[in-house]
Amino acid sequence: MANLTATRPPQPWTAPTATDPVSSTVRLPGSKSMTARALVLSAVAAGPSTLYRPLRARDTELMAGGLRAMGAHMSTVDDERWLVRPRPLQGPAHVDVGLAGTVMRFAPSVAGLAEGPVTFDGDPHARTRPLGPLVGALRSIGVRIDASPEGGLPLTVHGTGSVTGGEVVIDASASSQFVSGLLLAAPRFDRGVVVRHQGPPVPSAPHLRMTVQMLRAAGAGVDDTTPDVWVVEPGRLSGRGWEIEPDLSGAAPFFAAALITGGTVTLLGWPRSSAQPVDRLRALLHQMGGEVTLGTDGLTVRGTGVVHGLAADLSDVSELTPVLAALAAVADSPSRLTGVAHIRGHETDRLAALGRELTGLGADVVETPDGLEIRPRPLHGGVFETYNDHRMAHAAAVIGLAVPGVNLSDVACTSKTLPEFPALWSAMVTGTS
Ligand SMILES: O=C(O)C1=C[C@@H](OP(=O)(O)O)[C@@H](O)[C@H](O)C1
Ligand SMILES: C=C(OP(=O)(O)O)C(=O)O
Repeated sequence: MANLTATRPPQPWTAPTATDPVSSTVRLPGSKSMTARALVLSAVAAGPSTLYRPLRARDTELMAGGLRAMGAHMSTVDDERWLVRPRPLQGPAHVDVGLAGTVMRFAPSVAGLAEGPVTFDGDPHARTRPLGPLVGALRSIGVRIDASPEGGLPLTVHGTGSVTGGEVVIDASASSQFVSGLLLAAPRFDRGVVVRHQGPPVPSAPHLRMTVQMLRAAGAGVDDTTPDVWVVEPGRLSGRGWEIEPDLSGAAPFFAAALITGGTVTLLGWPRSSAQPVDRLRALLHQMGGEVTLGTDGLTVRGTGVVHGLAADLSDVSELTPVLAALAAVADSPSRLTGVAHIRGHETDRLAALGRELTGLGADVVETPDGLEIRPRPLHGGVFETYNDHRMAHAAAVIGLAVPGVNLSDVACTSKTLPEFPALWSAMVTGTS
C-alpha cells in the first residue's frame, strides 16, 4: 500500500550513476490522470465499473479513499483491477487530499452531490495550492462551501444531494484541473454545466482533452468545439471497464535516462492510440537528440549519445518541466523553457526549486516569470532538496546518472505517483530490468 501519511520520515537517497548506456524494458503502472478520472466517473455513474491496471500510488489511493468516505464502494485490493460500485453519496465525511491536485480539484463537486457536510484538507503545502477560482465557480452554481478567506483548504462542502449547475465563468489559468473538476461530475448536475474560461490561457490542454474523452466514453454529452468553453449535458453515466494506459509523465525520467546515457528504454504496454500527449513528448525528445519509436513491444526511446538544448513552450506538458530541465542542464547548448508560470503552484514552486537546486549542482540557471533559462556548465555532486515533489526527485535522479554524488534529501516523495521509483530506477541502472 502506498504511504498515505503526510508526516513520513524523509528517505535520503544517492542517485545511482550509470557506468554504461542503459538498456532497459520497463513496465510502469497506470496513468495518474486516467486513474483519477476513472475513479470519479465510476463513483458518479449509474452502474458498477472496473479499472484495469490502475495506478496504485498515494494520489490515487487518496482519491479512492475520499470517494469511499463519501459512500462509493471501492474494492482496491487487486493491483490489476479495481472495482467501483456507486452508492448514494453522503456526509459527514472527510477527504484527505494529501498533496494531490486531482483530489483537491476533482472531489469537491462530487461532495456537492453528497447529502451532508464533507470536509477537505491535506498536507501543509496543499493549503497554498490554488483552489479559490474553483470554489468561487462551484458556489456560483449552487454549491455551499465554507473555505479559508482565499478560498483554499481547509474547506467544507455542504452537500444537499444535488447541484443546480448551469453557466459558470472561471479563470482557469492557474490550473486546468479547475475545469476538469467542474466537468467530471457535471452530468449529475440538474442543468449540467457550461464552463467559460476568461483570463490568460488555460495550461495542460491534453488533460482537458482527456477529461472530455473519458466523459464521452462514460456516455456524457460534451461539446468542446468553442475554444475556452465546455458544455456537459445532464444525463446518466454508465459504469464500464476502464483500460488505464501506462503513465507517460512517469515514464519521462526513464526515457531521459536513455538520452543522457546514450542507451535504450522501452515502455511496455503502450497503446496504439493514447489519451496522453505522446506525440508532443516524441517531438521534445527528438529535439533534444533522442529517437522515439512505437513498436509492437511498446514505446522505445533511443539516445544518440548527444543531448541538445531545447527552446520550447511547455504549457501543454508542464509536468515534464523538471525532467526536461535536468536534461537541459547536461546538454551541449543552452535551453529556454517557457509557458509554465503556473507550475509555481504545483507540488512546490517548481521554477524556484529547479533554479535553486540545479544551481546548487553547478548549472547556470535563470528563473524567468514563466520558465527557466539553462546554460550547461560542468556539474558536481551535492545535496538536492526534493520539496516533497516527486518530479523534483525524478530530475535529480536523471542528473545523478551522469554526475556522481547527487544526494536527494528524500526519495520517498516519489510515492505520490510511483512508489516503485527507487527500485525500478536502480534496476534500470544496474541492468537488471
Ligand atoms: O488533470 C490532471 O490530471 C492534471 C492536469 C495538470 O494540472 P495543471 O493544469 O494544474 O498543470 C497536470 O500538471 C497534473 O499533473 C495532472
Ligand atoms: C502537477 C502534478 O500533480 P497534481 O495532480 O498534484 O497537480 C504532477 O504530477 O506533476
